Amino acid sequence: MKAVVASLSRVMDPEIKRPLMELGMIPRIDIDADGVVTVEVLLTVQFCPLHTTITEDVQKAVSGIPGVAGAKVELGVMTDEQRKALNVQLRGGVEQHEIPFAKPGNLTRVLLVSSGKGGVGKSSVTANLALALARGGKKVGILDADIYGHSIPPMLGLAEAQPTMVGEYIMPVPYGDLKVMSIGMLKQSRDQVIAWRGPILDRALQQMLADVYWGDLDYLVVDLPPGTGDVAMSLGAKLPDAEVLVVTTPQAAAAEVAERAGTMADMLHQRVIGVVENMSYLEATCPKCGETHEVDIFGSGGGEQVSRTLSGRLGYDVPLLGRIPLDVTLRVAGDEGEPVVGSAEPGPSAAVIEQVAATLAAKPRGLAGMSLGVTPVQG
Ligand SMILES: Nc1ncnc2c1ncn2[C@@H]1O[C@H](COP(=O)(O)OP(=O)(O)OP(=O)(O)O)[C@@H](O)[C@H]1O
Repeated sequence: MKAVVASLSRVMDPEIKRPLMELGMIPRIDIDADGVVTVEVLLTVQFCPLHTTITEDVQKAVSGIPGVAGAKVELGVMTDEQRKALNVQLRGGVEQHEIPFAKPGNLTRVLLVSSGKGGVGKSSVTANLALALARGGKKVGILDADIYGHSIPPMLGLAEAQPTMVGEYIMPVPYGDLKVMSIGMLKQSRDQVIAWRGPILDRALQQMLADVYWGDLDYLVVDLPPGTGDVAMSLGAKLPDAEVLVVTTPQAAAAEVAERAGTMADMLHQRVIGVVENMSYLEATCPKCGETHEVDIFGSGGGEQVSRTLSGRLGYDVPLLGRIPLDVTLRVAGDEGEPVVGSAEPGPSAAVIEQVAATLAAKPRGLAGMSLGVTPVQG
C-alpha cells in the first residue's frame, strides 16, 4: 500500500499542475486479496475533458508496482462543498468572495446572452442591449465571458483598457455609465490564447463575478461563448437565477443549434426569457421599381422557429422579442468602438434593440426557482 500511495502522490492534475492527492481528488485507494488496486478519482466537474488523461496517468502510476496485479479507476465528481474547499486551497487558504448576484434576495437581473452558432451577432446584441438598458435609466454591467471571441472591449473602444485593483477588488472599466469586465482583461497580453477549462476556467468566472466590484446593478448582461460548453455550465451553477436570451439568425440550421442552447439553459434551471433574431433582413431599394424591399439574405423564420420550439419544449412562453435587420451602421459602429445604440446615426438596428430592452425592462423577473431569502413558517 505504501508504494501505491507514494506513486499516486506524484500524479499531477494536468491542468492545475498540482498532485491529485494534494487536491483531494483521490479520496479512496483499495487493494483486494488478488492485488488489484482500485483508485477513486473525483473530477472537479462532470464531463471533465481531461478524464481520459487523468485515468491513464493514475493507471500508469499504479501498474508498474511489484505485487500489483491490476489497476482500476473509478471516476466520480466533486460535490459543491469539495469544489469550494479546492477553490479555497487554490487561493492559498483565503476564503473566496461571495457572488453578489447569487445571494438570496439580490435584485440584480442577470441576462445571459447565448447563441448556438458563433458569429450570429451575440456580442453586438449584448453591448447594444446593455447600452439601451442604461439609456433607459438602469444601472448596468457587462460581463464578457466569451473565452474564444471576447469582443466586447473592442466594440466599446476599450481594447487596451486594463482594470485597476482597489484593495482586494478589481474595478470594472467604465464606458459612460456602464461597468465593463471582460475575460480578455484578465489576460497578460492581447495575443494570449485562452485555453482554460475545468477548475481554471471556473476560477476565472468566479473571479469576474465575485472579485469585481460591481456595486449596485439593476442588470448584469453577460456575453456567453457560442454553444453549450464549459462556461454555460459553470455559470449555470453559479447563477441559477439568471435569465437567458437566445440570439439566432433566420437560417434553419442556426436556429436548430440555438434551440439546443436554450434547452441547455433549462437543464441548468435558468429561465429562457426570449429570442432575438439578428441579421433578419436587408432593407434594399429595388433597382427596377425603386421601392424598398426586405431581402431575406439568410432565409427567414429562424427566430420564430426557436421561439416556437422552446415554448413547446420548456412549457412556458419564450417570445421572439425582436428582429434586427442587417445594418452597415451597426457593423461599422462596432468596428470603431462606439456602438450603434446612442450614436448620432443609429441606423435601423438600434431602434429594434431599444425596443427589445424596453420589453425586457417592462417584464418582471420570473420568480420560479429564485432563492427569496425567506424561510417558510412551519404550521
Ligand atoms: N445586424 C447586423 N448587421 C450587420 N452586421 C452585423 C449585425 N450583427 C452583427 N454584425 C457583425 O457581424 C460580426 C459578428 O458579430 P458579433 O461579434 O456580435 O457576433 P458573435 O455572435 O458575438 O460572434 P462570436 O462567435 O465571436 O461570439 C461583427 O462584425 C458584427 O459587427
